[in-house]
Amino acid sequence: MRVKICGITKPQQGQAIASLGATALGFICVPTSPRYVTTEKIQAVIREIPKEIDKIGVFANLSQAAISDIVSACQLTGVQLHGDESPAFCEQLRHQLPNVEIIKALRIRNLDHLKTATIYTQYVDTLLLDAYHPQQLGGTGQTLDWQMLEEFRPGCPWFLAGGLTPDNIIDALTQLKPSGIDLSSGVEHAPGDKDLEKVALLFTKLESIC
Ligand SMILES: O=C(O)c1ccccc1N[C@@H]1O[C@H](COP(=O)(O)O)[C@@H](O)[C@H]1O
Repeated sequence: MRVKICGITKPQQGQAIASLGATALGFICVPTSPRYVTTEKIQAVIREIPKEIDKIGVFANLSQAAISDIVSACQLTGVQLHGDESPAFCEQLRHQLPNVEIIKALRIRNLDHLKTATIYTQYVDTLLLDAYHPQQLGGTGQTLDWQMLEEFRPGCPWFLAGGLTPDNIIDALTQLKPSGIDLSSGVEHAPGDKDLEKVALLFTKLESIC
């Protein structure tokens, strides 16, 4: 299973988290976020991590040209679209960035909203389900209603996100079988400052259920 740790801002923490077992690191390219990182900071982290780790930029309602510039400057392997990007936007971006994983994040409000996820499956590589928050785009620490996701079979790989922690990860994965998990605030001291003990505990818990 893929394990993405998001909101990396420090090269040493990125390196340590990759060594602990993360398969992907996420970089918040949303200027209003407390976890926002500049292109230069992303480059500094990427210099310290192995090639095989997926490097995902998180964007919200940014233009395709601006996303492409950051992808190419940082050599990102994937983009996570966390705003209100339409299926058409995802399709166009996929054509523009054919070798880059396109992940569409959906902040799920209810079961009806969850059904709209399937509209995206033909235009993206991967879906990511996060909890809805009226004021914040992400990194809220709020969990989804996992029961609502029990029948979720989108026809493409998907990440479970939203309020995952070392304490609730076993419950989540007992109930659901996503292709990957994505954690941010559940493994940090403060926004953008990851807690390596919590990350290590996460991987110990994951080993116990594999
Ligand atoms: O983390 C942020 O600050 C952020 C800002 C804007 C868009 C997305 C953001 N983070 C994403 O939110 C989810 C869930 O985070 P959490 O585990 O609940 O803290 C995750 O996919 C992050 O990539």
